[in-house]
Amino acid sequence: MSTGEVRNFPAPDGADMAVHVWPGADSGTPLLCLHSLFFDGRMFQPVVALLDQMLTARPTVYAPDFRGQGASSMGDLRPLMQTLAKDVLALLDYENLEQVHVLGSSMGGYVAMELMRLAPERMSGVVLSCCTGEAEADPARFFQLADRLQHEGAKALTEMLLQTMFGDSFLAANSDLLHLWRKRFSELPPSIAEVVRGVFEHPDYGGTLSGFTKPILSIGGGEDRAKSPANARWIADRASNGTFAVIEKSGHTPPVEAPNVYVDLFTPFLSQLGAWRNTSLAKDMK
Ligand SMILES: O=C(O)CC1=CCC(=O)O1
Repeated sequence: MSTGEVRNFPAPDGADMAVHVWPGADSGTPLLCLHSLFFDGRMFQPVVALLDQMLTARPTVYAPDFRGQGASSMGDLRPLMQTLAKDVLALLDYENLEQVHVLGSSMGGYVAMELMRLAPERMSGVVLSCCTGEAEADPARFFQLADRLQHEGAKALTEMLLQTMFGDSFLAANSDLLHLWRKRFSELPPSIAEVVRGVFEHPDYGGTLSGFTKPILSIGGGEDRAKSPANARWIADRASNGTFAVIEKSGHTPPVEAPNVYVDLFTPFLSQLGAWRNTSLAKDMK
């Protein structure tokens, strides 16, 4: 599976940022993929591989590493969701991307909701998975996790992180992909603690969702231990143009755990909006 080209761009404070880019032959609206906590842009590799199988040509895919994660530096600013959204806008400007379709997985979904407020005109369709639109009900629980990551290190907590981020089906399948992310989680630096704090300080997005007029598909995971399908439904209900779906056999991370079902859900949704306009969807992905 290709990790794409890694390109660099400057954040507004000068922090050095990385983005994985999979150039595509289709000149239509690019896909911007925003990753979850503990992951980086490479979490969308299985999605890109499937799009390559099912489309005669796909648009270019951009998957930035958020500040303090993957190959992006932390810079001088706290990694609050609004700051990460401004970093993403810097990427869009740097790469001359007028408008994008957005896929946001959990933390990536919070950044997408900040973008809805900051620059809705830069977004076309939005696909959110395993997010809540409400402020965190129990942020203290996550601040304790942040303290443990800072003081005990990610290696000691890796199995707990895997249990949170993945559902039973993916864990039981014991795939090479699970082992790859186990290794990457175990190597997370102590600074990941500050990213955890930034994620769980996210605000309530109810007003943002009702004011955003573009279509939103909000997906929940039937095996998600971190967020419930009811959280995903809340988003679709608040959105002025929202649709809700559940992937029963996925935990918190559908792009990694159930990429086939995830891609099958979002491609018809985005193709109605003119995505893949120079391509024909292959009839049969199997
Ligand atoms: O997955 C994320 O990006 C953030 C997250 C981890 C656990 C949770 O509840 O949200």
